[in-house]
Amino acid sequence: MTAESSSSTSARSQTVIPIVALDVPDRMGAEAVVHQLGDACGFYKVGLELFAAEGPAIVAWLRAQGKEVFVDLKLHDIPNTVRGAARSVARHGASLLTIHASGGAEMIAAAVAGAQEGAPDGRCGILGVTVLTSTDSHGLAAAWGRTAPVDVQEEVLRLAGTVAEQGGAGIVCSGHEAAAVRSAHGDRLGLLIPGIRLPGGDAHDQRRVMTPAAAAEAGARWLILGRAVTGAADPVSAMGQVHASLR
Ligand SMILES: O=c1ccn([C@@H]2O[C@H](COP(=O)(O)O)[C@@H](O)[C@H]2O)c(=O)[nH]1
Repeated sequence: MTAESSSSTSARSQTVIPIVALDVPDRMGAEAVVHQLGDACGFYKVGLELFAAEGPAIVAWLRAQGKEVFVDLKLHDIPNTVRGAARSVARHGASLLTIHASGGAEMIAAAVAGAQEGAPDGRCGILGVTVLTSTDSHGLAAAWGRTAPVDVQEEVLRLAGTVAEQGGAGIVCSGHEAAAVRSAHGDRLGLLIPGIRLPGGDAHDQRRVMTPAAAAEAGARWLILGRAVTGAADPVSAMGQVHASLR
């Protein structure tokens, strides 16, 4: 799918928040991005690479800069372990934390309970990752050992239903499924959309990509900007393009 293809259903009734992914090896790399973007970005994603290198201290540093933090650890373990991890991440001041929705209802409920224990004011929302944007119907079929392609939207909707039932704040999906999830769940689930590319941008290892404007139109609440911004020749200008396209 191309970044230009868009949803036919307009669901744009909310402010869309861009989050820049700090997919860098260490704090020095993170500081460089945050200082370069300045006020152009108020919300950052700390993923596996940076969290594994720097731990919770990087979340504390971002909070001290006045930034909101999405901790993208995509937890998937037994309910008791996930509950403890979610509690710890929420205590560090994260606003959003991911778990794999395929971990099942009990695991999702445990994550929601852990986040609530760590941040009793309900500040840390649990997002269920549905089908990674780096895969498609063939990739999903291969992973499941099927010969026929699997319907990605059907799987996203199935997992979204479980996340909603267990009190998750939202899901992670591509822009291509966003309108269908909005139709099924309305504002009840916030949609966080990765795989965002500026028009004509390289998809890299992503399979289900979309432009910021199309994803916003399809119903995104949060957009993840990774290489489209941090890998651009001029990240400040790329971020400016994102803001302009969301206006
Ligand atoms: O389905 C998913 C879930 C998470 N991600 C994360 O978003 C960014 C995307 O980076 P790009 O450079 O814009 O491709 C990355 O941190 C992933 O871990 C995702 O891409 N897809």
